[in-house]
Amino acid sequence: MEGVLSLLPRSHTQFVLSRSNFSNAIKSDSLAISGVVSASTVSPPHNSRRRYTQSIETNQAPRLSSLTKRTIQNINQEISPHRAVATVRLLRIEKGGAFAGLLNEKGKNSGKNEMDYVERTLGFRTRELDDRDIRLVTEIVGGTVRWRRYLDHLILSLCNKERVFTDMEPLLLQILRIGFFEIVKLNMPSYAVVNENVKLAKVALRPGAGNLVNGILRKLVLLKESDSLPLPKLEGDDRARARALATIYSHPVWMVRRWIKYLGQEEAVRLMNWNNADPYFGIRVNTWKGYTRADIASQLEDLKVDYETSVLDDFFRIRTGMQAIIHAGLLKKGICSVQDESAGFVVSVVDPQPGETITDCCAAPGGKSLYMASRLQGQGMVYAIDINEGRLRILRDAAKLQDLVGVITAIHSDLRAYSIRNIVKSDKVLLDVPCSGLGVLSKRADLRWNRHLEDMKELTRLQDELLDAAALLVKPGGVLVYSTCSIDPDENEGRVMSFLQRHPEFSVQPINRLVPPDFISEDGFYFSNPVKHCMDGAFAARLVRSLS
Ligand SMILES: C[S@@+](CC[C@H](N)C(=O)[O-])C[C@H]1O[C@@H](n2cnc3c(N)ncnc32)[C@H](O)[C@@H]1O
Repeated sequence: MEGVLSLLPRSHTQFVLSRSNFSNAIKSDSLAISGVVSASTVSPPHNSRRRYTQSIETNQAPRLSSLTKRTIQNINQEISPHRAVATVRLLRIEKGGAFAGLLNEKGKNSGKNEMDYVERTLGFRTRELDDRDIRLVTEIVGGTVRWRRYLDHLILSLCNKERVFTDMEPLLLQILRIGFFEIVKLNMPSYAVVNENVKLAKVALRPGAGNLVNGILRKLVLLKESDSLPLPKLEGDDRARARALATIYSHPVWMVRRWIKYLGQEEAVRLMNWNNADPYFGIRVNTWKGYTRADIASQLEDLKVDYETSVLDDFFRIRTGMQAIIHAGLLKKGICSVQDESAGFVVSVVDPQPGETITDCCAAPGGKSLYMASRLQGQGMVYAIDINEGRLRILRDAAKLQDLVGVITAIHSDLRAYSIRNIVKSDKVLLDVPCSGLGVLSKRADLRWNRHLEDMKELTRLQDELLDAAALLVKPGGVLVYSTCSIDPDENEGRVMSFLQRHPEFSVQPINRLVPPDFISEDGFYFSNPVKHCMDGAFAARLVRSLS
C-alpha cells in the first residue's frame, strides 16, 4: 500500500478520496472527492465539472465506516475501465512492479488484485474489464511501453518549458503517453482521445491536470494533421545518429549502437521495426496427451484463429486470436502450450530420445523441459534444475497438467553447487542460460528499458560459470547444448568459443540433420533471426564430450 501511495502526486492524495486518506480528509468541513461517492450520500452528478467532483458537508465521524464501505463499492461510470487500468499498469511497470505481459488471461495474475490496485491508486473503482477491454489494455500498455522514448520526445517538445516535462507527476505522464500513442501510433479519432484522456486526468488528478492534457494533446493533433511532428534528424557523428535512431525507433541508445556495429544500420532498423510490431505467438500441441496437430487445426478454424502451421512438427504460429485460444481452454486443459518455435528448435538441437537421461540446468518455468519430456515417450527422465523455487512451481504444475510427472524430476538448486555434489552424469545436458533476452524484445515490451549495457558483462560472467558447472554433468560421449534467447554474439558464439578453450574435452557437433539449413550459422550453430525467420531470436550450440 505504501508503495502505491508513494506513486501518487501530492495533489492527487489531497484531491481524491481513498481508503487510506479518507479518515484524515473527512475531518475537514468540506472536501472535494471524485464522483464515485455513493449516490445515496450525495446528489447525482451534473453535467459540469461537478460530474467529477462532489462536495460533502459533514462533521459526523460515526458515519465514517459505512460511508467508506459504500464509497469503495461504488463504481465510476465516467472513465473507461481499460484506460484506468492501462494507466495504473503503466505506472507499475515503470516502478518495476509489473510486466508488460502481452498475453492477458482474464482473471489470471491480475484480475481482482489489479482492480483493487487501480482503486487504491486512482481513488475510484471502475466496472470489471470485459474481453474487449482486456484486449485494449494489452494493446495500449504494450504499445505505450515500446514507444516510450519516442512518445517522451514528442511530449517534451510540446511542453512550453522543459521543467513542465521533467517535473511532471508520474500519473499525468502516463495519461499523456497513452494519449500520444493513441493519436500517433494507433491513429484513433483525436477528438475521442483528447476527450477521454482529459476526463481521466481531471478525475484521477485535478481539473488543472485535465487542462494541461487538453492543451498538449490539441497541439499534437495539429502537428500530426500538418505532418510536422518534431522528430530528430539523422545527422552528425555516429553517436548523434544512433541517438536519433534510438528516438525514432524507440530503443535505448546502447542497443542501437551495438546493433549498428554488429548488423549495420539497415538491419538494425529492420530489427527495431520487428521489435515494435505486434508479435506472433507460437503454440505447441501436447501430442503426448494424444492430440494431433490436425485435431488442433480444426479447433483453431472453428475459433476463427488466424494461424499458420510451423515447419516444426507440433507447432502453430498464431497471428491473431490468442484470446480465443485462451478462452477455449486449450492452455488450461494442457492440450496446447504457449511456446515460441525458436524454443522448439532448441529442443530439436538436444534431440531427446526415449530412454535417455537429460539434465535441464536452468529449467524453469519449464517450456523446454516439458517439450523434452514429452519427446521421451514415457521412457527416460528429465532432471529439471532451477535456482528459483517460484518458477519451478510453475514447471511442476504444468507437468501435472500435461501428464508428464513420471518423466520429470524438479530440483531446486543453484546449478553451481548441484554440479559439484552430483556424481550422476546425463546422456544430454541442456543449459538455457539467463541472458539479456535481446531476441525476444517484440514479446517483452518493457525488457528493452530494463536492460543496461553494464548487464552484459555480468551476464556473460554468469554464463561462463554455468557452462563450467553444466559440463560436469555430461557423461563421456554425451552432449551439452548451450542456448540463449539472445541475438548478441557476446552471449552466443563468444561464450561457446571461450568454453571450448577452457574445455578441450568438448567439440562442436554438426546439427544438419536436426534443424533446417536456413537456421544453421556458418559456425555450425542454431540461430533464429527475428527479422528473417519471423520468430524470436535464439541460439544453440551442440557440443559433444570426448569418450576419454
Ligand atoms: C532463460 S530462463 C530458462 C527458461 C527455461 N529453460 C524454459 O524453457 O522455460 C533461465 C533460468 O535460469 C535460472 N537460473 C539462474 N541462475 C541459476 C543458477 N545459478 N542455477 C540454476 N538456475 C539458475 C533462472 O531462475 C531462470 O529460470
